[in-house]
Amino acid sequence: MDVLILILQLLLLGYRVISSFNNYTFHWLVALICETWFTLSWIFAITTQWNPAVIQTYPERLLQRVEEVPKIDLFVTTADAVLEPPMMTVNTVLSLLAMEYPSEKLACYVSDDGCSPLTLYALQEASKFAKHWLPFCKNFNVQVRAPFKYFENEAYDDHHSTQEFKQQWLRMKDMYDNLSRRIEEACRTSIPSSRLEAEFADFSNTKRDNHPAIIKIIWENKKEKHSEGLPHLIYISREKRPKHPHHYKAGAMNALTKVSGLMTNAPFILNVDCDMFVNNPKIALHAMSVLLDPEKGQKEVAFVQCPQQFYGKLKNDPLGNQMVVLFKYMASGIAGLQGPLYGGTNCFHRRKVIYGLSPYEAERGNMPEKKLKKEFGGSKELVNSAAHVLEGRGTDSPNNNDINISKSLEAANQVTNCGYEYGTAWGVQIGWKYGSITEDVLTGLSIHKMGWKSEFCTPEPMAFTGVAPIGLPAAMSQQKRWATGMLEIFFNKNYCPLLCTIFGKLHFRQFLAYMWILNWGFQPIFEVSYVCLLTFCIITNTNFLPQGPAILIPITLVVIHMLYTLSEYLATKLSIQEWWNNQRMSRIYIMNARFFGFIAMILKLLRISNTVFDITRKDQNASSDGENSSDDDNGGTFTFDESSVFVPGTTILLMQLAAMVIKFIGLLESRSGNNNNNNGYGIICDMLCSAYLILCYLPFLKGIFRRGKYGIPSSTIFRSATLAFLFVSLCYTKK
Ligand SMILES: O=c1ccn([C@@H]2O[C@H](COP(=O)(O)OP(=O)(O)O[C@H]3O[C@H](CO)[C@@H](O)[C@H](O)[C@H]3O)[C@@H](O)[C@H]2O)c(=O)[nH]1
Ligand SMILES: [Mn+2]
Repeated sequence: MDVLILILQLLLLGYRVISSFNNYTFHWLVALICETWFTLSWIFAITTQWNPAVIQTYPERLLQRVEEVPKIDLFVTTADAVLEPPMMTVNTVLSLLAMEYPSEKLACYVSDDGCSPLTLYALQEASKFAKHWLPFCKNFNVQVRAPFKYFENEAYDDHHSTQEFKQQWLRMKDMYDNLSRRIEEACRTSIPSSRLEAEFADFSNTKRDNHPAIIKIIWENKKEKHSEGLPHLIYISREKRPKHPHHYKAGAMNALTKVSGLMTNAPFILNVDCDMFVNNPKIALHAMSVLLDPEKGQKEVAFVQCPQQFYGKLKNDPLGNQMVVLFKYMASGIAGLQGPLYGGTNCFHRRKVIYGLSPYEAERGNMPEKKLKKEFGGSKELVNSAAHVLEGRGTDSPNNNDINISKSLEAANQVTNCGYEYGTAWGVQIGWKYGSITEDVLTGLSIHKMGWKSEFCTPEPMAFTGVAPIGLPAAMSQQKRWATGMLEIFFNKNYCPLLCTIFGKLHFRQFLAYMWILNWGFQPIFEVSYVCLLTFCIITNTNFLPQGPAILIPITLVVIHMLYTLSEYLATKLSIQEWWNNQRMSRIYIMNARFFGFIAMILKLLRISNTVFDITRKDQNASSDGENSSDDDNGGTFTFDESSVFVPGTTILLMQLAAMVIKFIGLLESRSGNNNNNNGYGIICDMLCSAYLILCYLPFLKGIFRRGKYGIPSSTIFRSATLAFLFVSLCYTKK
């Protein structure tokens, strides 16, 4: 059916081109340009879906095959103790520490871009709790090892449970409640004063964006204490100064890479955002069975990406950000090409790839120290540890053992200085790449460009789960960031996907897949233009849709397209309501958030303002009872704020309403004898399109009449009304 849709699109384009020879108008041309882009977008989407692939992993076999599993460094990023509550980070960290993997092989590094003593305090408290939590999880084979989720779902008095389990359960629950109470109390008031002077002195006189590097070893798993079995836990807040760009998350990831390189230098890295947690404790083993596969994995696969799935799903996905269908079709489609895009979280990387090694060079023997220094910067210790990785001297080799956590503290401080990376290859050839606020897609692209593949790992139960934004403003700001980030990649001189295909080793169809996602940034211009064109035609009594029998082309196209997308939802066992919600939200995101993302990019290109990574607000509580929220009027979800991001949507809605009114008045007048040269079908189709838009923007329509957070602020309404009025007047001058 996808090809049928493509054929119809091509037919429509053909019709436009041919008919423009004798009937050329400006709006015909606009329609042609927009529809050409829609056709291209469709090609990007369907070619990506054609060869879906799923891999099966068998961790038990891995354990038979290898004598010893490799070390993994675990990275967690957090950036704001208010938007990202420390309790959430604590749960992420606990779920990582408790993974089903030898603890002496794991080390967890937490980057705090918020430079908050609360985060450090929370982690310190969590590490004490972890000493009890880890044995509990391992003894009783607990599945969900993020305690908040475990205690929410798991009853202790299951009839299978033994007396010992019940006792332990109650004890753990009590300890966890105690932990969260202490941390939440600290967040509300302050850290207990007895602790403040001693351990937290480093935080005095610091500001979020102006402070020296603060690195704390919260827990070191010394060999002699081995029996405690708690992986290393390190807190890092890299240095920040107002005049130094810190490159947002990419900068944080590189700080983690450098510090972990000094301390444990594991050959593999798992990175997780603070809003995700491990849901399948065996996931590291699953990922390793792909990465250590001697046939393909070791030679070709750079990273293993697990899907981003969410818990506390709002019923019928009113905000259209669960991306279930998208993951099912697009992600498994890309998995059949060069491999999934890097999604920024839930991903296992090879350190040597992060250090710039291509699949054609298994190792880079005897690199001159001078060259390494130029790339990795002035720290001798870091250069040594990088040489280990690049020269393929396994990191468990004797030389690597003199790496000692506490001894590396000084070097760690040096490499997290904000000037350290100047003139080096960090962010350019090595590490997480700078230049886009969607550093994830950019970094993944740079890896695919070298010729590496990636794999998608989807074990049962799902590997990770986390929170999706609650509330429209948060979802909008996320979508806006993504759109801008995608455009930044397109305009990046090293990593524009087209150049990566021509000059690099990015496969052609993988290039199309990248174009599909980069299109998030371009699509808004075409959709907004198309909507303006539609409104213009209704008001001025002209048409942009084909006349006569050719009108059947767009009608069939729309109907088949709707049926096609609907069938995908039904095949995924989702409801029609969910399908509609997602359709509607795509329109809203594209014309509002992504449109603003596009504008942010233009401002950047014009050097008027730079792009900013706005952190998404995370609401743990709101989402966990999401299942019960009423969806009849989406009252709980469609919240608005003062942001201008709601102006385009409100304007478009008002434009449609105005167009409808004008049309009806026009129809009445024509009945009473005035001339009207429009053909009947044309009117109906135009009006149907307009009605479809009004339906999409129904939440906005309700918002206009509501007050408080469920209402659109009057300043937004005023600005939109002015814009809509200007547009309508403009139409009249052209009439
Ligand atoms: O200056 C910053 C900004 C953000 N973060 C961290 O980046 C992560 C992602 O931020 P979030 O606000 O949750 O953004 P999302 O839109 O949910 O993130 C998606 O999109 C990002 C790119 O825009 C990717 O990096 C993420 O992995 C992906 O989940 C969080 O752990 C933040 O703490 C930092 O460490 N430093
Ligand atoms: Mn997130």
